[in-house]
Amino acid sequence: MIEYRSIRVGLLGAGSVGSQVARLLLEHADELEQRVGARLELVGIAVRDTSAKRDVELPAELLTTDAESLILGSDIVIELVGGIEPARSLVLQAIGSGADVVTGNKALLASHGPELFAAAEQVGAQLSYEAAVAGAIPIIRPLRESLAGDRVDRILGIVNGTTNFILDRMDTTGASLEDALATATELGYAEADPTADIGGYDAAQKAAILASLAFHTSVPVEAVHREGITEVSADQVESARRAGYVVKLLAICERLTDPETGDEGVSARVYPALVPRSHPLAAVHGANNAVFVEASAAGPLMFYGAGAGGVQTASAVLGDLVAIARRRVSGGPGTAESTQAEVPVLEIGRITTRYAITLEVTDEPGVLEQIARIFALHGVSVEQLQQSVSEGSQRATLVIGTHEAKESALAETVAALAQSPVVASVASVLRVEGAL
Ligand SMILES: NC(=O)c1ccc[n+]([C@@H]2O[C@H](COP(=O)([O-])OP(=O)(O)OC[C@H]3O[C@@H](n4cnc5c(N)ncnc54)[C@H](O)[C@@H]3O)[C@@H](O)[C@H]2O)c1
Ligand SMILES: N[C@@H](CCO)C(=O)O
Ligand code: NA
Repeated sequence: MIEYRSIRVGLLGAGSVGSQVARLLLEHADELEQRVGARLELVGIAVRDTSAKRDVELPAELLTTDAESLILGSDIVIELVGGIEPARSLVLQAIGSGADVVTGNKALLASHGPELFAAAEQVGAQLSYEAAVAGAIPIIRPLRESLAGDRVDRILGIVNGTTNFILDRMDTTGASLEDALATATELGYAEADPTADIGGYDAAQKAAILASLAFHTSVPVEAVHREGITEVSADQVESARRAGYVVKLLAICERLTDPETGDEGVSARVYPALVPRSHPLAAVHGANNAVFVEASAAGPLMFYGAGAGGVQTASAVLGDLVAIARRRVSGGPGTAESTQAEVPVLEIGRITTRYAITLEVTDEPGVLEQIARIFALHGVSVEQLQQSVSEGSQRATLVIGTHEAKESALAETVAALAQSPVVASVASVLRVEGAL
C-alpha cells in the first residue's frame, strides 16, 4: 500500500462554492490532516481569469487557467465549474488520469451520470457528489450508504432554495412572483438567469439523482415530470393560505405497484403543490430545503437544512473530500473512530442553558425579594416569574424562568434556595432547551 504523506487536491472553479472550499481547505489544513492521516495539499485552483475580483481572497500562486495540467498533478479533483461542458470532459479526464472526483454538479450527474459512473467503476475511481442535492444537507450518503440495506418507497422534498424563498415570500408578504424573484436576486439567492430554478429544472435534476439512488434504477432527467413555479400567482397563494395550505415546489420520487398486474414502476416528478399548514414541509421557510424519505424498515426519516449557499455547500464538498482521502490513506473507509482531536470532555457544571425552577414558598411579604436576592447573589438572572396561591393555603408556588446561566451557578442557587427559610421545597428544576 502507498504511504501517503500528502494528497494533492486540484480544485476546478472558484465561484460561490469553490472559493469557500479553497478557503476552508487552507484554513483548516492542520485539523483535516489529523482526520485524514495525510496532508490535503491544495495544489492549484483552475479559474477562467486569474485576475478576476473574488469575494474570497485566494493565494495568487495557486490560480491557473490550465485545468488540464492541474488535473494531471492531482490525486483528487474537485469539480465546481458547473454546467455540462467543459465539466464533463474535465471529470472524465480526471478519472482517466487515476484521480478520484468530488463534484456538486447536479446538471452533469442528472444528464451524464451513467457515463461518469461507468468510467469511474472501470478504473476503480471514487466519484462523490453530496453537494449536488440539497446543498449542505447530508442526503446522498444516507441514501447511498446508511439506507443501502433498506427499501426506499418514497421521497418527498423541497430541494430548491430559490423557489422556496420566492413561494415563502409570496405566502408571508402577499408579494407577486416577479417581486419575490426580484428580492431573491437582490439577496443573491437567485442566479442572474433564474430559469433553472423557477422553471423547476434544478429540482428535476435533483429528483433524477435521488430517484436513481433510492430505487437502484437509472432515472434520467428527461424522465422526470417537471412543472416550475412560473404560473403560480399571488391569488393562488392567498386562496391556499385562506384554506389552510401553503404552495411549495415539491420533488417526489415514488415506487408504485399496479394493483392489477402487480408490476412495479417508479415515478419522479416536480411541481408546485398545496401542502397543509400542519405538515412539517409547510414550516420550511426561506431558502431552506427539507427531504422526507420513507423506507420500508426504517419508516419515515426527515433531513432539513441549508440547501444552497457557498459556504454551506462547501461543507458537503469537504465531507466527500475527507471520506475519499481517508479511503486512499487506509485502503478502506478509514478507522471507525475518529479521536485524534482529543478535545477534553467537560463536566456538566461547565455547560450553559436556561432553567425553569418550581418552588413551594411561604406566602408572606418579602419572600419574593429574598428569593430574587439568592438568584442575584449567584449571578443567575431571572427572566420570568409566575406565582400561584391555592385558596386558604399559607403556601405559594413560584415558577421561575432564568436567562442563560452556568450549570454550576444554578446548582449553587438551588442549594441556597433549598436552605432558605422562606422556601418549603424545591419542587422541580428542569432545563429549557431549543429556545429560539
Ligand atoms: N451555489 C450553491 O448554492 C450550490 C449548491 C449546490 C450545488 N452547487 C453546484 O456547485 C457548482 C458550482 O456552483 P457555484 O454556485 O459555485 O457556481 P459559480 O457560477 O459561482 O462558480 C462557477 C465558477 O466556475 C468558473 N468556471 C467556468 N468555467 C470554467 C473553466 N472552464 N475553468 C475554470 N473555471 C471555470 C466560473 O468562472 C465561476 O467562477 C455547480 O455545479 C452548482 O450547481 C451550487
Ligand atoms: N439554485 C439552487 C442552488 C442549490 O442547488 C437552489 O436555489 O437551490
Ligand atoms: Na447534500
